[in-house]
Amino acid sequence: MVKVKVPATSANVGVGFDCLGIALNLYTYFTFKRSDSFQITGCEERFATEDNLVYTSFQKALAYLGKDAFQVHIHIDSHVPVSRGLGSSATCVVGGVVGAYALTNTPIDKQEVLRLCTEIEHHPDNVAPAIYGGLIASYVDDNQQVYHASYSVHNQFTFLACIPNFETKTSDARKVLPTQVPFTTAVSNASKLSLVLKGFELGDVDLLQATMKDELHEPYRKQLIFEYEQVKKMCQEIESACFYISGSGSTLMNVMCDASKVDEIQKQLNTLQYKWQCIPLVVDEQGVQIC
Ligand SMILES: Nc1ncnc2c1ncn2[C@@H]1O[C@H](COP(=O)(O)OP(=O)(O)OP(=O)(O)O)[C@@H](O)[C@H]1O
Ligand SMILES: N[C@@H](CCO)C(=O)O
Repeated sequence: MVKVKVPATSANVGVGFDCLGIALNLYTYFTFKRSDSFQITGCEERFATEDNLVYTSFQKALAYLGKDAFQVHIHIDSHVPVSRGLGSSATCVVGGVVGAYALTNTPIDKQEVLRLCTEIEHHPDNVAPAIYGGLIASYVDDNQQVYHASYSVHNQFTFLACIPNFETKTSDARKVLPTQVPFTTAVSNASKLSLVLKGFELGDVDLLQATMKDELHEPYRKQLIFEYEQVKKMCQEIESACFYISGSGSTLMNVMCDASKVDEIQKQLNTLQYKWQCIPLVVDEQGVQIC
């Protein structure tokens, strides 16, 4: 039997669409046990089938490793809410792939795991930090080679995940995006991305406030997130170093220096309709672990 622990991830981090993500200290635990027949427990009924992303990722990894397929009992203990922009699908992909390595006693090569997980998830920005931990930039070239680099985050920051009671499916949130943007928009976003990385490293709140202004996805996606404007305003009035849509939403991420303001923000959000729940998180530096 093996147990795999995978962190939640907040992708894009605003201006890093499809290339930046950060691992946070909220986890899903996957237990894998060889079995006579397929069995999955611990997840919602709608996911308890052979289409389950953990199971399909597990089987793909076995095939990739050249191992004969075999049946497993998978138990999922998840603290990462589904389709809320906190990388629940990436936890399943990374958990399934690493579970296959571990259960077949295959040494983990994280770069190989990253390539396989990116192939399954289609973009690297959640799976890369879920594997390596920390704030990670990533890029997939035309040959499907995945490059990644790690950036530091000043320890003064708390990532306050403001999670509503509705889902936003990534597939739906990608449909509202433009297929092309003006050249000036691309230049503007790339400029801000490089400075946001420096702002996180130095703990430079002024720099973050000036540059955390995405133009590639947030203007289109905010209409999918009920009460976006109210939540942003409430956070900014109380305490906010910067604010962005986590992944493809629906979670809104308020990055704070003063964590003592969490209760005040929660109290304000309680006046809204969509039952926003605030979870203060910090950076997970480890990435996936075999427990
Ligand atoms: N605990 C779970 N058990 C089984 N399947 C899950 C679980 N959590 C997530 N999934 C799978 O991941 C899908 C959600 O992926 P989706 O990309 O919509 O959201 P997300 O990964 O939470 O958000 P984002 O990619 O924006 O961070 C579900 O439809 C399901 O297939
Ligand atoms: N980069 C992805 C993250 C969500 O999976 C998106 O924003 O669609």
